[in-house]
Amino acid sequence: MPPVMPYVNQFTGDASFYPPLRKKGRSERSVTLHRLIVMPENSIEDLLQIVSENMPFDTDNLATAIHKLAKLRHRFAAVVGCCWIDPRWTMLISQVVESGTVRLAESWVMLGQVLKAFIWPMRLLALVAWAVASLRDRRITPLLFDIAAKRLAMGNVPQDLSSLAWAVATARAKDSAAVALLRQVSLESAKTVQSFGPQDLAMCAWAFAKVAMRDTQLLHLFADEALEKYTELNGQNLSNLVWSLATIREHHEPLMDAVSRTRADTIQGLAQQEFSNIVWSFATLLRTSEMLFRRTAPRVVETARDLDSQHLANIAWAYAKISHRDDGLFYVLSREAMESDRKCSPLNLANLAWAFASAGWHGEMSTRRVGLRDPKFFQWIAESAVAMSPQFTSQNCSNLVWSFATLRIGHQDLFEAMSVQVQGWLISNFDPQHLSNVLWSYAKLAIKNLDLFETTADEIVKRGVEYLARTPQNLSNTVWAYGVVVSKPRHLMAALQHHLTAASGFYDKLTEVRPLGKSSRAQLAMTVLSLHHLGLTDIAWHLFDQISKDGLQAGGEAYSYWLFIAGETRNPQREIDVFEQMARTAHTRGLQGACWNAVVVRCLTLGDESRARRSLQVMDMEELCNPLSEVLRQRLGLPAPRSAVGNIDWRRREKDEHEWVTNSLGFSLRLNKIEYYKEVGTLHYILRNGKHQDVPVIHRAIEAFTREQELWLKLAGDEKGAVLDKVLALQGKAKLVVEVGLYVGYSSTRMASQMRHWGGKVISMEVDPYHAAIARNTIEWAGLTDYIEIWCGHSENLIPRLKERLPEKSIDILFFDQQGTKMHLDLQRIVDFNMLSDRAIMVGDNVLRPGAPQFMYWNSVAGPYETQVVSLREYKQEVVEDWMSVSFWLPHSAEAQIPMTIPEAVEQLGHDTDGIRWQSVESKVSEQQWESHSQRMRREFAACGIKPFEVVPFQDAEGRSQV
Ligand SMILES: C[S@@+](CC[C@H](N)C(=O)[O-])C[C@H]1O[C@@H](n2cnc3c(N)ncnc32)[C@H](O)[C@@H]1O
Repeated sequence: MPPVMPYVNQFTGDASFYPPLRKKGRSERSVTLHRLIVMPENSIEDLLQIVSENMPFDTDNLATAIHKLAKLRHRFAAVVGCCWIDPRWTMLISQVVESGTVRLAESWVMLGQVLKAFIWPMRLLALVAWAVASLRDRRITPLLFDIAAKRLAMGNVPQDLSSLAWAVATARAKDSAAVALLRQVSLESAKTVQSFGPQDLAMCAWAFAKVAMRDTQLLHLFADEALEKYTELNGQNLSNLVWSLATIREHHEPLMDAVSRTRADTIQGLAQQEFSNIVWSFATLLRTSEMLFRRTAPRVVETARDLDSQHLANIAWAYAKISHRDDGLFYVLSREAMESDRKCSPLNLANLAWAFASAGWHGEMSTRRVGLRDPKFFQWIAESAVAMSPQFTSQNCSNLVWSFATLRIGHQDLFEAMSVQVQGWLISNFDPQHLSNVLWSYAKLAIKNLDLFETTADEIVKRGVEYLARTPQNLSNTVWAYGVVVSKPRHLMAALQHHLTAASGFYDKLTEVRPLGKSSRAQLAMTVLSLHHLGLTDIAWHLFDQISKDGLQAGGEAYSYWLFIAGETRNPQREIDVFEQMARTAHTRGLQGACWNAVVVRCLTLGDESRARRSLQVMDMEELCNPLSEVLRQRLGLPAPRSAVGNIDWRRREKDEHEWVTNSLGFSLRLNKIEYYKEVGTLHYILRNGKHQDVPVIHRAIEAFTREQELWLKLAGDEKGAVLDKVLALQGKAKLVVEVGLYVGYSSTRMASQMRHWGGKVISMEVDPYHAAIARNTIEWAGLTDYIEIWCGHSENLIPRLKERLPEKSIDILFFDQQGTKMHLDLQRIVDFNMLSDRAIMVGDNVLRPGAPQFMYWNSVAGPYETQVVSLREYKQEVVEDWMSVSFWLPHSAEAQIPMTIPEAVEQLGHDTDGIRWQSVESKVSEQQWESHSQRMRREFAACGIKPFEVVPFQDAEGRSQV
């Protein structure tokens, strides 16, 4: 996204070599004519009139008239057509050629072309070249450029070089004459760069970048020279220089470093265009400079009123791109953009929307974006975009709708207007990337525009899936979108099937770079699930078989979806295949051991003893035998293994072991080099310290792990466990508990160990396949395999299974331990399926911190529940308050008849909650930040009417927590 054209002359806004009046040696008539030509009130028509009445001119007046025309044309571009089709302009140009050039001697004739030499001074040649270039008269620019290139070789000063480069840039030409001229400029500049002034350096660099002439050597020479003369550079020179680097994506660290240290008072003196171009350039080069962006922000705020939309959008884009989140600044930019006197182009709108949707994301290594959700601003963007939808390009449209989808802001008119445009582009300008982005966005917002999906399917089939799948991401986005809206056009499905099973298709491209990176894994995962949704389950397994044949680590998300599909289709062999693949590709021996145990447990449950034996053999060969595998081995009556039986291999990740890495954007990110070390460590403790089939001892082992290792585990231990016990007691003999969030199996075993006595059971949903594998170990070790069903997958996909497999009203206790901002959605579906028993109790964990605003609003303000909360402080987080909610379902109340509605303010709070949640996943959140977040949530909850009755736990005589 280029900034507006940099200017050379601060006052006139264009090239600064306007010819002064030269009197010496000129006739009286010429001087009078000069005055007539430059009169400020002249219009283009007046000037052409002067031309037709007074020609011929001397060379100075010719150049002056041409220059003046170019300037006027520049100023009145919107109202005046092309003056160069006017015969009077042609007269001027012919005279330039006649009086300015002489035919050269025969010896200069090359390749049959008659060459001419320009006999005017270089300064006038450059001037005319710029003017003609600015008027885009391509009849003469090649000739002038050609002549200029030859003249340069005969001698020049830096200003000639920069002026001619500027002329080429103004013509926006990259024909052979323009390229030859720039080559000559480059050659000459390299010889004399030391004599360049700051203005020439900046202008020349700018001009080369403007026509995308990638002369990196020259640009580096200019940048080196600029550093030498750094103190002489003004803001405009600096901004043009960094803009040039950014435009051709070239780094010059010393110069960027110097600019990044620009003092705050210097930034105060920069013109708007200058600081805007500087931040744009830094962002384009992904060069973070916290200091520069921090220092520039107040200047932006101060001058925002005078910034045009393009600069507002560029600045927002730049801050978002380098992840410098400054909510105050974004607020000002948005409010200024909304001012009615500004003209905002589709590109500006798209960039603004993109910036707000991306603000504060954690860079290329992250897939999460929190964004600044500002419904009022997005409403304005949507309305403006609808009004100018025919002017949108497919790229602007794709960025715009992507932003709305990412922030989950729907807007019916906008999406309808854009779908009309998309239908048009489908036929004319079918860009697979933009198209797949658009489809993704519609699906993300659940906009089932089936017409659009069907027309697109026709077009994809017509052009061939290969065309769409130039990058695997286009294909995965598209398949995902069709899967979500459940649109299955037959011819598209057949074409996909063919493409996905063909050699050199999607799989080969996706796995070209091995091991798979984060993005490839995500694409694979979304494709797998979508194929299943589309009824192409066989293809999802085909991809699994390829991964497994190649021994690739597909990533947790894809494994999770395969496990989900195995569960959906009641295909336990496939489930075991997936656990086995996880075992074979896990990065640590501890995790391998846990996954192999899971394989054996499942084989035994399903009666596949021979596979269980084979798996135990592999464990023996790999020296992974552990206390659980030995119990399983004995059950099978197998002899002792050849290798020694050890504990689950575990070591704690130390602080300096890449817990935090800094990515290319300078952001701290959490990178788990030792994957799942806490969970594997818990299992190590359970199997080492916990007695087989003794649940309290197993729980004590888990508690010992957190205490001894001083690590916090996200499970409902201690006081939270006491809340679960209390809820079980209150409910009476609950037959079924549904838990969302199994983790390592603490809460599920705590509940199931009580429920087994009256024949109750737990169904626990878990999206993370490794958590599920580890929990399989815990549950088997606790002897509770028959009382806890593990459903692998995301609750969003698993909840419909409850309806399919269980009678209505069968859930007695619902324990929500997943992402708080999704709890209300899961609840709504469970209620819609009529799955809650009349005396159901619902428990929600972490509803204050990070928080579950929508869920809390519904269960304690507007919905059919009676809710209390238990105020808690967790181990290792004593300072920070959290709540666990307990809600009694009131199926016969009036509220039970109304559909769930959540006010926008509560939705907004939910969005902010996710912000801190992702920050905690990907970066650091200090205890103090958590504390102020908790307090803020309390305040905001109260403001939304969420003021539940609070209970505080206590310790009984034996020191156990009670509620
Ligand atoms: C806080 S832990 C659960 C702790 C567990 N209930 C206990 O107290 O022992 C949350 C778990 O939920 C899983 N999870 C998060 N969102 C989920 C969802 N929507 N569906 C299924 N599992 C989810 C996570 O992978 C994680 O293992």
